[in-house]
Amino acid sequence: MMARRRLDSRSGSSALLSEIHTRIHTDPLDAVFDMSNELGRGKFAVVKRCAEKATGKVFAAKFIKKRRRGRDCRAEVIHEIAVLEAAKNNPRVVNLHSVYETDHDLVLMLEYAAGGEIFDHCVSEELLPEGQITRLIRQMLEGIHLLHQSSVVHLDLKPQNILLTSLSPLGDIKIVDFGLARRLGSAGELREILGTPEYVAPEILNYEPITTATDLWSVGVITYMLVTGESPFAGEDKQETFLNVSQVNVDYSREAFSRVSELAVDFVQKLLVKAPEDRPSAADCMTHPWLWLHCPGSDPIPVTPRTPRERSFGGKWSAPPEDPEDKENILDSPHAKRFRFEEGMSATGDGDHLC
Ligand SMILES: Nc1ncnc2c1ncn2[C@@H]1O[C@H](COP(=O)(O)OP(=O)(O)OP(=O)(O)O)[C@@H](O)[C@H]1O
Repeated sequence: MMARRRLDSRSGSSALLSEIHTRIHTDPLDAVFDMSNELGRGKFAVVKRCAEKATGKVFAAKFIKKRRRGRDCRAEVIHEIAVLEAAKNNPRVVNLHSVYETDHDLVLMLEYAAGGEIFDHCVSEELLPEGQITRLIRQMLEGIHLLHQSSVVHLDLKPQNILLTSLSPLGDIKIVDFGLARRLGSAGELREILGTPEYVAPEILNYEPITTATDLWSVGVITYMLVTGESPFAGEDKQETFLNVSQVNVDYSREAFSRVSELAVDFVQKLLVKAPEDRPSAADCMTHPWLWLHCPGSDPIPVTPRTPRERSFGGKWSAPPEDPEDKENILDSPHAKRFRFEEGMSATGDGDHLC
């Protein structure tokens, strides 16, 4: 079982969103919902499956502690709600249905993702077929691209926070856990120490500015895990893990990548680079030929030499540049058309209909 440790959080509350539109209900929960089994838990939250008595609709109830280590953390939960509200039109982000408050918790009634964590597919003896992996990664990139367009960075993307709508057939992804997410751009540079050691990006370890590129590092780690079944930086202990991250010490051997095409190695290598400004953005990633390898009728486009314009935006906490040339390049490529198309479609999860 892989570690789920966290770095000590030194996250300041300066960058937290404080305005929400969702009404906070105070009705006794057991009058409205039938609670059932636990779906998962983190340090300060427990998630339980539940059904609304009046409608029978199933939700995932995330009980988040208002007090942590003797400190009032209500503002942090309000922030998580505000980020979910900001992402409510993002089809790859779990939907927030309603919010309840009890003596000790704020309870987020979330869309239930019945297929569990993609983490289970990273540690299983039987890894997913390459075509399914690329389909899930395209969906992840779509969700991240939309978040980044609204200047939100997730900062805690890991296989435990990417859920599936169904298991058999394999459904679509839903991104969860926006507790560490931040909005870029408003209050100058954001530097925080947070995350889980084996998934954390080098710039976080070095207390350097956070940009949208930090999430793209995580996409590299998650992809590596899905295709190899190994965590790329996990060491014997925390120190070794941090050293592996800061030296970008990754095993790209043919042995590790035996189950997938060589293009997969190229995709991961482009993301797991130390300098955030040298990582591709989510939109750039969507044009990588590996992601379209299993789509019938798709001619993989060559990976062109990278220009500064092709790199991730960020660094100045600003939204992506409104460069008409950029838009043209992103939206008018055959791949981008598919990207747009996919936004409105529900993938079947069937091996024959991966795209
Ligand atoms: N909407 C959902 N549907 C199904 N399961 C869920 C849902 N939301 C969360 N879970 C399960 O509960 C786990 C914990 O949820 P979440 O990551 O939001 O909690 P957390 O306390 O913020 O976690 P951490 O401390 O690791 O950041 C998830 O990894 C997942 O397994």
